[in-house]
Amino acid sequence: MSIHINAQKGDIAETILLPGDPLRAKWIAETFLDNPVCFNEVRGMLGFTGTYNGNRVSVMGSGMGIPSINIYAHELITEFGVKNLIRVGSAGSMQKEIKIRDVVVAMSASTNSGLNKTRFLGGDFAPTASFQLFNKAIEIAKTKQIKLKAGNILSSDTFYTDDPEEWKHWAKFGVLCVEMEAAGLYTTCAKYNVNALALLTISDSLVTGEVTTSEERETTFSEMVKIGLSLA
Ligand SMILES: O=P(O)(O)O[C@H]1O[C@H](CO)[C@@H](O)[C@H]1O
Ligand SMILES: O=c1cc[nH]c(=O)[nH]1
Repeated sequence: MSIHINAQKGDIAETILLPGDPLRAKWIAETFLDNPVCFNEVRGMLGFTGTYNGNRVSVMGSGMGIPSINIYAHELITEFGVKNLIRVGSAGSMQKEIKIRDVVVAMSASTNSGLNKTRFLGGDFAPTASFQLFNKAIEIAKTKQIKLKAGNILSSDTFYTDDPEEWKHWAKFGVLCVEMEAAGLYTTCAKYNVNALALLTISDSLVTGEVTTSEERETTFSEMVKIGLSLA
């Protein structure tokens, strides 16, 4: 049992999927897992363990933003021995060729968060995906005939920015899309030498202004989830 997760040792699998939304975690468990068992209800951050294609796997909400995912990643790694942490999230496209419902795999995660500036005494740490999980995700996507876009993404500390044009600067440097957690997850996993990957489905486009509904964000995005679960 840890401060934010009231599970027992052994309740959580070595591989866990981390959507921001705990209701997406419930939907994933109920839709894709065999014999899912709920291991956490603290703060409503639902977590489940079951099997997918015979492999033991867990799924739990991570909350929104880097501080939230860092709390859960820290406890999952240090208290429950989790080795593969895979974010499955929504993101806003910054490039016209990245369309609504496309799946993006984050090779690296830039950030406007001050977290690593403080930690690395003003230096720039480069939060990077696990090469092993990244490669495996690419192979799985090929066999499932799912097209993946791969590259650098932005983990932002703000959803509602003061300057609505701010994203264009990141876009100019080839950043594919914006979400709010991957840079934190990649950094925490690097600290403990475990594997991290972020798979993202485009829920809206900053380029065209298109959006998906919150219901769609909770209960769709199956392609990304199937890739994530196949990594177990
Ligand atoms: O859909 P999730 O996984 O929550 O991800 C995105 O959605 C939230 C903002 O609406 C942030 O957490 C952002 O990273
Ligand atoms: O953080 C996020 C998530 C989805 N869409 C955005 O524009 N930002």
